[in-house]
Amino acid sequence: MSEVILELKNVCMYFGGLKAVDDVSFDIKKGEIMSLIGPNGAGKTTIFNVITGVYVPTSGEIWFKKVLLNKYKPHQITKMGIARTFQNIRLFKQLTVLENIILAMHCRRKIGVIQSVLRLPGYHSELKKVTKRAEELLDYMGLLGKKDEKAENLPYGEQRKLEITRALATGADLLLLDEPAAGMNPQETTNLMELIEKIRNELQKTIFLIEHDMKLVMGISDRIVVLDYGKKIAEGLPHEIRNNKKVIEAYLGKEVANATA
Ligand SMILES: Nc1ncnc2c1ncn2[C@@H]1O[C@H](COP(=O)(O)OP(=O)(O)OP(=O)(O)O)[C@@H](O)[C@H]1O
Repeated sequence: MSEVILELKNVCMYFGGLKAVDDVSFDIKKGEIMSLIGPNGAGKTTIFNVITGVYVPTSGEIWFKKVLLNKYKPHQITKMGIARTFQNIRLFKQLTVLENIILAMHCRRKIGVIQSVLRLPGYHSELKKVTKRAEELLDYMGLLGKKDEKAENLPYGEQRKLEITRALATGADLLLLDEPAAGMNPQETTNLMELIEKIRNELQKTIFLIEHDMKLVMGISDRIVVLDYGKKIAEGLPHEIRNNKKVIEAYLGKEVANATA
């Protein structure tokens, strides 16, 4: 059994009286592809937000590589090795593809702000190194040919790919992908599935994703966690989740579940 990289213990996140996340516990093993699914408003994005430090959980604990994350700020959590993409693509649209990657690498750069502004010795050699690394990463992701294009001019599927490349560029071990297939056509979704598996298999990354596309979820997940109204209602292998009565009820309504039982 491989080691646990992320663990949520009895995590709650309340907004006033609304229990967006209610006593949720699960763990993710190193190298796993884990999916988080559930109806709209189930609390999926809120889980990502408490893991990445956007919100401090109301109660419970979040452990990453044996460090308690609860009180860390988002930029500190990125440095520790968790990177994320967003439901609505967040790129620097006016900057080039290459510049987007170089900026994402800044948290690992040895060069300080003063050195950058004053162009002190070390700046040029460091920039050269970072540019080379960014180009290698773009090549790996099949985007090198687009490096000088403005991010906003890329087709939608490639913008999503660029977001994932940016997450990788931070050097993270754990990638949180929020609806990576949203807005993609079936061919783009199939390509994305292959890419996510390649990143896990070849780069040994751990992937935690939120997704509504069941073909993607069932096709690539090692395990799946299901939320409904902030509570975890199921956790297991894809075939277990597909046949889980509570999950079918949450998605399709009790009547349909009873009719198909
Ligand atoms: N900052 C906030 N303040 C108040 N309520 C919030 C806040 N963020 C989320 N919520 C509420 O918490 C609940 C869970 O929202 P969340 O966005 O986590 O759901 P989700 O499962 O990601 O939904 P979707 O699939 O539609 O993206 C919703 O009722 C939402 O309105």
